Amino acid sequence: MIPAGAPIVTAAQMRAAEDAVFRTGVSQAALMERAGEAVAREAARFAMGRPILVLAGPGNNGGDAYVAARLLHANGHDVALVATGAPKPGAAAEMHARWRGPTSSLYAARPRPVLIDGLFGTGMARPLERGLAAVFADLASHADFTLAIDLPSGIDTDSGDDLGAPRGIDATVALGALKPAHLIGAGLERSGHVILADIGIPVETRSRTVARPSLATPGIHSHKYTRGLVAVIEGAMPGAARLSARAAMAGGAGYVVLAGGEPWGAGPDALVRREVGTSEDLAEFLGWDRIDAIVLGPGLGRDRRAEAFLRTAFAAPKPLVLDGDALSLLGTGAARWLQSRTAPTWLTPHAGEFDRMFAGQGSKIDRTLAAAAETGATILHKGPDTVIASPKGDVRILSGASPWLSTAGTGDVLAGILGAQVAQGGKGVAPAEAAVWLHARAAGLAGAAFIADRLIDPLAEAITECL
Ligand SMILES: NC(=O)C1=CN([C@@H]2O[C@H](COP(=O)(O)OP(=O)(O)OC[C@H]3O[C@@H](n4cnc5c(N)ncnc54)[C@H](OP(=O)(O)O)[C@@H]3O)[C@@H](O)[C@H]2O)[C@H](O)CC1
Ligand SMILES: [K+]
Repeated sequence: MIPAGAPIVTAAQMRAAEDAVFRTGVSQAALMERAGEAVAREAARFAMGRPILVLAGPGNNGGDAYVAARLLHANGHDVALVATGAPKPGAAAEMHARWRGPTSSLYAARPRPVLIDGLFGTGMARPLERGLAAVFADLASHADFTLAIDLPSGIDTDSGDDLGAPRGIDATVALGALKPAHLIGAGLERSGHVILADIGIPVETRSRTVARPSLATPGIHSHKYTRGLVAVIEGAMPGAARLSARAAMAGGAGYVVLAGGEPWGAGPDALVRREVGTSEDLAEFLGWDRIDAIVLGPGLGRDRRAEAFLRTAFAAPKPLVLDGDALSLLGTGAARWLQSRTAPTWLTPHAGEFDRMFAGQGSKIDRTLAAAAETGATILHKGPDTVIASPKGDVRILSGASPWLSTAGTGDVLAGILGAQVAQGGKGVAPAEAAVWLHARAAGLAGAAFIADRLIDPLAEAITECL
């Protein structure tokens, strides 16, 4: 469970936010007390009276652990505390001094039903030493419930890379703001249920988790054209484009046209069809001023006609969603191709398509931001951690969507929903955020073991929840 619409900051941004609070006269110790209090509150909720083992590391993450141990003990919990060694001077040492119980060595610790991980947080700078990682993993494997303070120890804060964190952490209390490690890479899997604790640190960030969109009921003067017309271009595999077209219809568009060589396949009667055999036909059709958004790529194929259709769609001064085969045709030339665009563009690559299109270093967030800046397009980088980035530097992340989305065609559905949101005037990350939320919610409503076609019907309920 990931908090919606929550701020996401890197370790450096968090430190800067903490420093700003210190400049107002709030001490590190006071902040640590608030952090420890938040941890103790959540730990008490989950412990349900069972014996607790607290692990304290050398820094301020350990400092939070000392506070939590003291407060839990003061509230009658059976608390044992073990440490990696003496805490660093300052607030952590002060909090250790306030802990009245024994401090034993971590390496002599015996498992207990509830484990609190206060080893490392945003100061994680290198892989866990093997002995420490082994002891931590053993204690976590024997615990009924493991709670991590701020971050699972052994996960890189900004990239989510695995630095030796054990599996089996049930929940993480994120202090002040979410970090990328709660949402991407190994961190998504190791953090468990993420609880965001407000400890009075205002943060400035353009990165947030995806929130439920606020959608509008059509006005009394609405008609099919005012609610957005989406043109979905069909190619070698017509079923994919039909899925996109149906998703655009169910995703809120007022009018959807499926255009291609043989657009007459199965589908709702309300789906308008337009035969375009050549790129000249397509150019003439895309010149229709009623078209508000174009979706190209699902089932397009990669033959010469597909490339001609891609060039034609590029030349159209209309908002354009590129998915699937269109992304494969762009390949590493995406930035060059996109420079010619005058209207806004959205790309919806999955990890494989993204890696083929963009080199890039760093975290999934960094790489997606770089691709957006390079291409001038908004990038919807799909995965269990879907990262959306705009050329302006806005980031939205949705993690933890239904794993049942890992089936053919769900990307075609997402492209269609995005087309509908774009056709209604969405700019930058907003339509992508709405589309990702609706797509994930439809998957949640569809339950288990669904096929992509089953995502279309629940969209109406998902949209209703946004009104
Ligand atoms: N966000 C907030 O508002 C608050 C956060 N707090 C807590 O503070 C930690 C961050 O504390 P910090 O002291 O900066 O770092 P850590 O406690 O995560 O790490 C401590 C030191 O450990 C060393 N280190 C790093 N990686 C390893 C490793 N793999 N093995 C051994 N040691 C490691 C490193 O020091 P070095 O000098 O050895 O590099 C770290 O500095 C944050 O996560 C919150 O829990 C505040 O308490 C309250 C407000
Ligand atoms: K931790």
